[in-house]
Amino acid sequence: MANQGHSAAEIVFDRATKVYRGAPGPAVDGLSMTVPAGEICVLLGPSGSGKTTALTMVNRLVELTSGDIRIDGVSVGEQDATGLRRRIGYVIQQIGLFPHMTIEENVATVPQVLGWKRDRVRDRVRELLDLVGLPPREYGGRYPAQLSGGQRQRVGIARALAADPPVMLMDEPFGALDPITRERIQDEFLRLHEQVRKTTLFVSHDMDEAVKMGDRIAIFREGGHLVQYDTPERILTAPVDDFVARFVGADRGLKALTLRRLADLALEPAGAAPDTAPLAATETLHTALSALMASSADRLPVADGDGRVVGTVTLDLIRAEAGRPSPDEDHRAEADAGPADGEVA
Ligand SMILES: Nc1ncnc2c1ncn2[C@@H]1O[C@H](COP(=O)(O)OP(=O)(O)OP(=O)(O)O)[C@@H](O)[C@H]1O
Repeated sequence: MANQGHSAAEIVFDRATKVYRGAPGPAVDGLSMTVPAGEICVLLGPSGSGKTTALTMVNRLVELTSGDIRIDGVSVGEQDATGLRRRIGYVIQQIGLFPHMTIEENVATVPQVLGWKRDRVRDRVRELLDLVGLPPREYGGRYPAQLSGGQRQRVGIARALAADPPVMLMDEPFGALDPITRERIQDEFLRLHEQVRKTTLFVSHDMDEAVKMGDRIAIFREGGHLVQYDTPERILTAPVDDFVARFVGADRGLKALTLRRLADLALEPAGAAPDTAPLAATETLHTALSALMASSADRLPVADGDGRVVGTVTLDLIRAEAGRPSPDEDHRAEADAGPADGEVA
């Protein structure tokens, strides 16, 4: 890999295909997409649609049948598989921590294998435990059995980041956690990602998680077909076909409101609303809708950062945004949805 150190790498899937031996058809069929360096791409789709296979072709736990995957321009097939895996962080649902090793020793595994000097390993491990919210003084000497599930998952993330890999692969990393812990660790991971900006492929079953975590979402359907690869906002507001629309769910209008801000709207003129406390233009349409309902008003003033009223938001404007729009024809993914039910397994 050309790029190591504090960096991220572009990942290019180039007609990547996997046919398992004896299988009637491909698990991943001609997957082409580019994940820009530093972004989080969520792979979403029903059970068996090839998400895990697509992910594990990147670190060669599964070998490609045809096509190619390149990390910063270098084909994974040209790289020694063991070395490749050491340079790619990998986090799975049931994180496999070594039970007889302390948390510090677990996180130190890959840097030690890579032959880092002792002081450097120790500093790195402490920095990472701090970063994932487990102060090393308190947690470093514990064993995995002495942590909660959420804490173990954070150790898994720290371990995957230990050698500063340019790429992170995460396969339903928070799937086994209760909803509250899950939400917290999602937030923590996003904060962490702001700091370390690794290119991250993230498998999920959950549309809400995908919208929250993804810079882009790749939606797969049975047979390992990529149906739509787009920003969360585009997936929610312009699903490419019925399959995506049904997968996204009936409340997609509401979800879309959490992505748009008042500043993005063509507001009605200032002065058209009652003289009440204004909403900040940085608020989401979802928040604005709640405020409108709470105040039983059909319009509220909107203010800029200096508190100056710049316009008026109305219920009709928000309603129009929530209802917008239907699938657009001018889209790069061609798809034929078939009778799939879009159920999330
Ligand atoms: N080792 C294997 N040998 C043969 N077939 C496999 C193997 N692994 C997966 N498959 C098949 O490949 C297809 C895609 O599986 P994959 O695990 O990639 O899907 P997925 O979208 O990650 O599913 P899930 O959400 O249920 O984990 C499925 O039909 C599956 O049965």
